[in-house]
Amino acid sequence: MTLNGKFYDSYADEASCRPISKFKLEDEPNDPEVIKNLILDELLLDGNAKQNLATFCQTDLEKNVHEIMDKCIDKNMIDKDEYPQTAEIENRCVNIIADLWNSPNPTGTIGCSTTGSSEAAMLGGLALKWRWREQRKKEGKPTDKPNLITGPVQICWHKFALYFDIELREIPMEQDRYLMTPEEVLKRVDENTIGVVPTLGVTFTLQYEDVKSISDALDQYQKETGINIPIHVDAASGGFVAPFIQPNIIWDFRLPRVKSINASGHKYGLSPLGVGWVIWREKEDLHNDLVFEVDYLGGLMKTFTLNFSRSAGPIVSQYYNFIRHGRNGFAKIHNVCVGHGIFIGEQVSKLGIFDIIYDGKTGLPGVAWTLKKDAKVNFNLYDLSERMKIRGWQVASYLLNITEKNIVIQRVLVRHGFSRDMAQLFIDDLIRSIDYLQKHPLASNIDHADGQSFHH
Ligand SMILES: Cc1ncc(COP(=O)(O)O)c(C=O)c1O
Ligand SMILES: NCCCC(=O)O
Repeated sequence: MTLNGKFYDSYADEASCRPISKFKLEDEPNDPEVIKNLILDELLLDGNAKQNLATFCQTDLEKNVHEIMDKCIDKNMIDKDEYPQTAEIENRCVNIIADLWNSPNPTGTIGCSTTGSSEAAMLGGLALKWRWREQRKKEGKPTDKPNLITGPVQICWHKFALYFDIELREIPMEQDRYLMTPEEVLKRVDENTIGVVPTLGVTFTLQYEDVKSISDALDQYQKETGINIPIHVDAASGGFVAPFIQPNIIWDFRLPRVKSINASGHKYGLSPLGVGWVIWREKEDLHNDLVFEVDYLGGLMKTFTLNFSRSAGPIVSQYYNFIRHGRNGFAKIHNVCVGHGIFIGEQVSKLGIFDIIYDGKTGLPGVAWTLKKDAKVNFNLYDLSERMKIRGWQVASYLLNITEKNIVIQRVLVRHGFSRDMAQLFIDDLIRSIDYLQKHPLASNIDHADGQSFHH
């Protein structure tokens, strides 16, 4: 709105006195300040990211990261000739991560940044497929039935299998076993298995699958059958937790059978959304066919990602975090988060109506629980999640697909930017919500079909 020909107020402007376009581009422009305010107002309807206890992703970014992201907003990380220093920084991150994961040749191996772990996982999976197919061709054997063995995996592996024509042999959860085990793997491997994918930080229960036991079992299998099956570790979350606070867990390139690993920088790598990493044990573990050379960016450049253009900001932020925190900084941050997760688990357990599925001590910082079978309550975990939103808490409740009997569990992830005070406030609100739901029984309970649960 103008007054005496000068702009004077966003909310008196005509653009804020009518709906803004939602389905087509209007003919005339609008005042940028007004539109910015209207859009930011609309975003107030989103949850508060810091109270999003369902996400694995980093939601507390310090001001220096904001400054780096802003300064890199115009840099396309794929333009390695135009921005050689950014390319160098990405390479340094690959070296740092390869060393962190104990590659035998951290400065000589190969890896790259990706949009996240989904892309990184698929690149790892493709390398497994190419390696298997080349070996089968050398042996003069058919290559039409590749399969992949996983435990209860994140949706990206189902996408990978569908997109790239791989039979996914996912080991289902059972009453007394939620994770992949060597025995269950050996039931499913054969000469067409391109690889086995243990997860370090299972999406559903936050636990680590036992990579070393699976590797040992595949070593024995190879001795008995001559079939050499590699491992790709999906360390989307655990890849930036275990090295710092659980060094005795052997899950990475210390196991020769582990040929590639993915992790999300934007989860426990403490970096802003939009960065994942995939690292191969050695350069030879990524088939040359999968590496493309492009020269239309001003110079010959290698690329082997699914995505091309991407902001350099998250990559540079990742490097900043590595240098700013160091191993001891990451360890301090994640150990504190583990402590908050264990505290929440202990307080939840004291309420007497929950069974703790994961207590926060051996996997990711967080906790997961289910309602006791004999809990005398008139709500379910979906109702509880819904009630907690009144105070801004986003707590994931979802179905665990367990053979013969599904159960609903609730999960809290603890990430940098959370405190013991916040943990206590969460518990206080959990108790308030339980009391409220007990006093005010719902006419009907929410269920999985209502779409109130979290789908990731
Ligand atoms: C085990 C696991 N793998 C892969 C992914 C996908 O990661 P991103 O969201 O970075 O693509 C996730 C996300 O939760 C995950 O937990
Ligand atoms: N892999 C990430 C799923 C979504 C999230 O944690 O926010």
